[in-house]
Amino acid sequence: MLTEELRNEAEPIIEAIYNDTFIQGLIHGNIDAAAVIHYLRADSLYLEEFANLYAMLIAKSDSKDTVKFLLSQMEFLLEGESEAHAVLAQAVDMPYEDIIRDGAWYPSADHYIKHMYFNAFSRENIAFTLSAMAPCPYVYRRIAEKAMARHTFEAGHPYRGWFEFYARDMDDTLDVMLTIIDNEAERMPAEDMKQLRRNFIESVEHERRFFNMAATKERWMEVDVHA
Ligand SMILES: Cc1ncc(CO)c(N)n1
Repeated sequence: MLTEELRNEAEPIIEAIYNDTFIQGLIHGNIDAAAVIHYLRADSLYLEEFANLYAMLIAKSDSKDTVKFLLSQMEFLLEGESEAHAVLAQAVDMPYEDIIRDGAWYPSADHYIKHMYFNAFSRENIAFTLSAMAPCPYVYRRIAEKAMARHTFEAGHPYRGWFEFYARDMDDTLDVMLTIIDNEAERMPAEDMKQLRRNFIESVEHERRFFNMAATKERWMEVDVHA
C-alpha cells in the first residue's frame, strides 16, 4: 500500500522533528515563550487555509461519503483544534486572541500552504491535495505518540494537554485521508503516483520547517504584510 510505504519513508524525518528544538522544548517544558507565540500566529493562519482547502476539495468530490468526511473535518478543524492551541496559549500566559492578532504567513508556513494550494488549483483528483495534507495529522500524531511513550508527563506539565490532544484525536482524519489516497493511487499512472509520493514527503519536510520557523522566529525581512 502506497501510504504504508510513505509512512515508513517519513519515519526518519519525524524522528528528526522529534529531536529538534521546538518539540524537545515542549517535552521538557522549557521552550522559549516567543517561539510558542510565533508558532500560534502562523498555525492559526495555516489551519484557516486548511479549512479552505477542505472546501475546495468538497467542490471537487462526487462521492457523498467523501463530502461528508470533508465537512466533518472542516468542523473539527474550526472547533476542535482550538483545544490544542488553548493549551499553548495558557502555557505562555497570554489570551489566545491577543496572540494571533499579529500573525503572518512567515516564509516556511507560506511555502507549505502554497504547496497544498498548488495541488488543489492544478489537479482535479483530490488525492493530489490530500497527499500534501495528510502529513499534517500524521506527523503530529506520531510525534505525540513518541512523546507519550518515552516520557511521563506529570499532571501539572504545561504542554501535556497538547501531546494528549494529538495522540488522541487524529485517527479518523488520517484513516479516511490515507484510504482515499491508496484507492486513487491504484488507478493512477506511475507518473502521477510519483507525484503523490513527492507531495507527501515534501509536506513531512514542511512540517519540520514549520516547527523550526517557530523556534527561530523566522520572518520576512523586507515584506511587512501589515503595512
Ligand atoms: C503546521 C501544522 N501541521 C499540522 C498540524 C496538526 O493539525 C497543525 N496544527 N499545524
